[in-house]
Amino acid sequence: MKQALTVPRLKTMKAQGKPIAVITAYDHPSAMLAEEADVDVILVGDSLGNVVLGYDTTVFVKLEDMIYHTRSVVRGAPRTMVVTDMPFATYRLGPEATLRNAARLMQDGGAHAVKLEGGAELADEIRHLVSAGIPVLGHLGLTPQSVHQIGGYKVQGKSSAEAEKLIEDAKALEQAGAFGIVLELMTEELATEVSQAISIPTIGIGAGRGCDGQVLVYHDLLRYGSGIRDKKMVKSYANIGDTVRSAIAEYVSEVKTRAFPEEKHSFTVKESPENQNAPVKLYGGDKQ
Ligand SMILES: Nc1nc(=O)c2c([nH]1)NC[C@@H]1CN(c3ccc(C(=O)N[C@@H](CCC(=O)O)C(=O)O)cc3)CN21
Ligand SMILES: CC(C)C(=O)C(=O)O
Ligand SMILES: [Mg+2]
Repeated sequence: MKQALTVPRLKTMKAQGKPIAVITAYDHPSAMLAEEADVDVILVGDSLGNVVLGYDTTVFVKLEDMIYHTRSVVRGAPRTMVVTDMPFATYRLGPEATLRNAARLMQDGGAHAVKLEGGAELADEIRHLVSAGIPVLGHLGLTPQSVHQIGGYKVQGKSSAEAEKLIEDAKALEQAGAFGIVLELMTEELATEVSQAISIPTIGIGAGRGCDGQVLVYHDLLRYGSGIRDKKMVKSYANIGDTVRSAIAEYVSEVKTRAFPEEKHSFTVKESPENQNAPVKLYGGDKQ
């Protein structure tokens, strides 16, 4: 049976040149399908604010939202490493308060690791989390929680000063004990340079071919409902949105024309006796 990937094993994958496949998931069915498809890591991203909760930015996402969604993901993918985003302003509060919030994601949510957006300025907090046994994934480049400061979702690290700072930040995150770093929306050149400058794996999104792994948002990859699907950095491997819309439209039309339900979907008093007292199977009956 498949075993969840461990943090030490992730680092080995980089050393061995084995690419790491990460996808986001936010609920039980998405996590289950991701695990069945053999992803290495599931990220419960705060992008759930955009693709599941309908907010404009991830700034609105609360710690309770992340806990609630992480619980359902962990139940759906019991044999996969699950990393949860610390949402806006639940870190940078000092090492103790940051640890308290990260611990809630693990104890109440069931996450195996947490992700924080930012660079060298987070070193003390990351060191404290790591010393408490919490694996930390970094996140550099476009950091969507700072969208109001950045002024939009733009490619990062284009100037040489920006690029140098990003490389220094990556080294600082590694020094502080992060087990990997997400590199979001930067030139392929810079992401490759960062990946070569550190020994922990980089997971790219819109960061080109030189990263040690890749991550995509579930709804973008599947073209499912709301997402940023038509962006250059996204590849959609299916068009689930169209499939769902036309299936629901067909259902509506069959209800209106009375084509559904048919006799075979309906019950009579002579219903088959073996079904009469069958025990009810409840999903997740004894699980958390
Ligand atoms: N559905 C979804 N997917 C994501 O990847 C995602 C979210 N939501 N929400 C939170 C952040 C925001 N992200 C974003 C949002 C926009 C771009 C974007 O506009 N990308 C353009 C490049 C822009 C440029 O050229 O400067 C692209 O074409 O890829 C990228 C990442 C990534 N995250
Ligand atoms: C895009 C990934 C890296 C993320 O942070 C998220 O889904 O929230
Ligand atoms: Mg995020």
